[in-house]
Order: sequence, then structure tokens, then C-alpha cells
Amino acid sequence: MKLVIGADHGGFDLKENIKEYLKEQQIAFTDYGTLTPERCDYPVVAKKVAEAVADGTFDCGILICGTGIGIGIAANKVHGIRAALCHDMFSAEYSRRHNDANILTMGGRVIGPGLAREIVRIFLNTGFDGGRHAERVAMITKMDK
Ligand SMILES: O=C[C@H](O)[C@H](O)[C@H](O)COP(=O)(O)O
Repeated sequence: MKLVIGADHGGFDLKENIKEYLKEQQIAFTDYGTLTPERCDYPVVAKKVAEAVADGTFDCGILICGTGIGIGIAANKVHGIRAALCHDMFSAEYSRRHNDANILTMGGRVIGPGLAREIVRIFLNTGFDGGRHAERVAMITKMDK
């Protein structure tokens, strides 16, 4: 699984914490920034990460801003992206099982690193159920065109 991660300044600290978790779990990833805590614009990193997932460079992504909202709105503008804002474990599981989410978004100003690590673990280890959910995801993909 090829994984890419990105954040703005609002998500920078949580991104760094999640990177430590991924290293501990020996999960490879690429960091598309931001690489410092200086203020920056979340649509820029959202576009970079979302396009790299959409074109197949990566299988999935994690995007973090202050709330997880803006970076998700921006990522979902890219064709083929299904970015899901998850601040609980149930949503993380079902974003994969029912929505085949390919980007997880979280808010670094909303949740702490312990819960965020659990959400990441579930997101990365849960598959898509397919079946009736595949038909619905196909409807979304059609709307994208
Ligand atoms: O949805 C947007 C994000 O939460 C941003 O991280 C946030 O808007 C950044 O705000 P500020 O520039 O005031 O730190």
C-alpha cells in the first residue's frame, strides 16, 4: 500500500505525530508537507495529495488541517477522490467499508493523537465491502465527470 500524508500549519503537529506512529508500525509513507509549522494554505497541499492519489501514484492519503474540513473540501474537488472527515473510529471503519474513501481527513485542533492514531489504524486496515456500496460509489464517480 502506497500512502501519502499532508497537512497545513493547523495539522502540522498531528501530522508529525502520525508519522511517528507510521514509523513504529513500519508503514511506508511519503510526506507532501507542509514541512514547518509556519502558516500556509491548505488548498495547496490538498491539491497535491489528492492529485497524487487520483493518478495512482499513491493508493490512499491522510490530510490534516485545523478542523479537517477545509482540506477535505479541497481534496474532494479532484476527480476520483473520496475524502472522509473522521473523528471517531466508527466513521473511520465505515468510510472504508461503505464509501471506499481514499483519503482520510482529520483536524489537528479537534482530536488528540491517541484517537487519531486509532482512526488511522482502522482506516488503513479496513477494506471496501463492495456490493450495493460499489453501485453507490459508481454513482458518485459519475457525478464527478
Ligand atoms: O478548514 C481549514 C483549516 O481548519 C485551517 O487549518 C484553518 O482555517 C487555518 O486557520 P488559521 O490560518 O487561522 O490558522
